Amino acid sequence: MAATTAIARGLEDVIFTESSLCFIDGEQGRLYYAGYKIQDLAEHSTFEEVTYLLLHGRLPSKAELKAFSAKLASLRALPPSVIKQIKQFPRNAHPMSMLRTAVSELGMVDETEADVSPEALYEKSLSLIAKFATIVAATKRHREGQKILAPRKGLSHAANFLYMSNGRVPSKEETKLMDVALILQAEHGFNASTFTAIATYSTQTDIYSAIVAAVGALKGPRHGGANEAVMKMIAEIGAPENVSSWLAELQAKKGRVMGMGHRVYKSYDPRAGVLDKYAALVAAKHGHSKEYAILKELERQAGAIYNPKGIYPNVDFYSGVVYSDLGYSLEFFTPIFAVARISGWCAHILEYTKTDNRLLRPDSHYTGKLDLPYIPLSKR
Ligand SMILES: CC(=O)SCCNC(=O)CCNC(=O)[C@H](O)C(C)(C)COP(=O)(O)OP(=O)(O)OC[C@H]1O[C@@H](n2cnc3c(N)ncnc32)[C@H](O)[C@@H]1OP(=O)(O)O
Ligand SMILES: O=C([O-])CC(=O)C(=O)O
Repeated sequence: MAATTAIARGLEDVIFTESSLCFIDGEQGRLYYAGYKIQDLAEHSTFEEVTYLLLHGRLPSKAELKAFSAKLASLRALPPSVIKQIKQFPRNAHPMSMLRTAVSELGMVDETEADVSPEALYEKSLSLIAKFATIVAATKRHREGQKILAPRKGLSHAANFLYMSNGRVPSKEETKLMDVALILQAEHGFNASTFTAIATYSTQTDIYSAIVAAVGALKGPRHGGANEAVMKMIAEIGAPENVSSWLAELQAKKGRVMGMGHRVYKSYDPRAGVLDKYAALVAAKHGHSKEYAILKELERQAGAIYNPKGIYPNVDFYSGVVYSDLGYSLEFFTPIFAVARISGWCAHILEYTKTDNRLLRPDSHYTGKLDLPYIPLSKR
């Protein structure tokens, strides 16, 4: 491409398609799924209902939600080969790597893997959404040396995920907490992992391949992996009184505060506000939470430095405090994100197939040489 064409570094502000799934106002810190405010959905909805909203573009009736929830529940169980494979994973492998591999296996054992008809894609989407929670819970049990549990009848998606993860039926409060976390992370426009899924899917490959690619993209610490990095950062800081010296060191080495900053939000991420509220409740329940106290102090001091540059806490800043309370170690923070974001990935794939489904293929300015003489290997 000609060197005169402007480069959109990081593809910033590049609009490549239309979508009615998600509206983000990065200046005002507003987020909507299919027209509904994220705060309203977090307060009143469930993961099943939000998933229906994303896949269908509207909220379900009572009967539709019941049927949809039952359908998801019927798809939760994993094929035996996937369970067998999980049991053979090295216990210390990262659960995002386990998830990536298990999704690939799911595709391999699906005899209709390559069917990309709209009906098949919808069915495969529901199956993936249902099974992500089962896979992540199974990898948790495997890593902890515990028996892998089958899904239990009569539980919602969030409650069942907690049940399969921890081996006990969760309380109403715990289920609500998980529902909120899953709802907040279910969708966010063309973030790196969703874009990866669409770029992969645009080659007309199968949906499993696109989702494997998305899992890989979500794993990175600049994206979904930031929630795990936040917990490591908290451990490094150690105590609220160390925040100031830690920040000074970070600035000296031009480091980044994990869980802060966002490509789209140049103000407070509304999801961080909701999670802060729940993290505060969790901290209060335990009488005291050093982790939460460190985050609050970090938000205050880092805010004074970075807020003027448009860098504020994002969705990953407070989520770890909530996940820890629900019984998950830090390696599972990003997998929980994936259990939520699978709905957004599938919704975007389904939506993109309704467009002209054009192959995604950006370009670059060529800065190399041309017409170099080829010197045979023996003469180099
Ligand atoms: C679910 C999610 O994916 S939410 C994001 C999760 N990721 C994180 O929390 C990791 C920390 N944050 C970051 O790395 C960034 O804010 C990103 C990658 C998320 C988005 O940043 P971008 O829009 O691509 O901005 P970019 O990386 O170009 O940074 C712009 C400037 O802000 C600074 N900056 C951005 N984020 C931070 C941060 N968290 N701490 C300190 N400085 C930061 C950069 O150092 C850079 O400074 P410079 O211009 O002096 O070099
Ligand atoms: O939108 C983005 O760039 C990152 C993301 O996935 C989110 O914030 O949920």
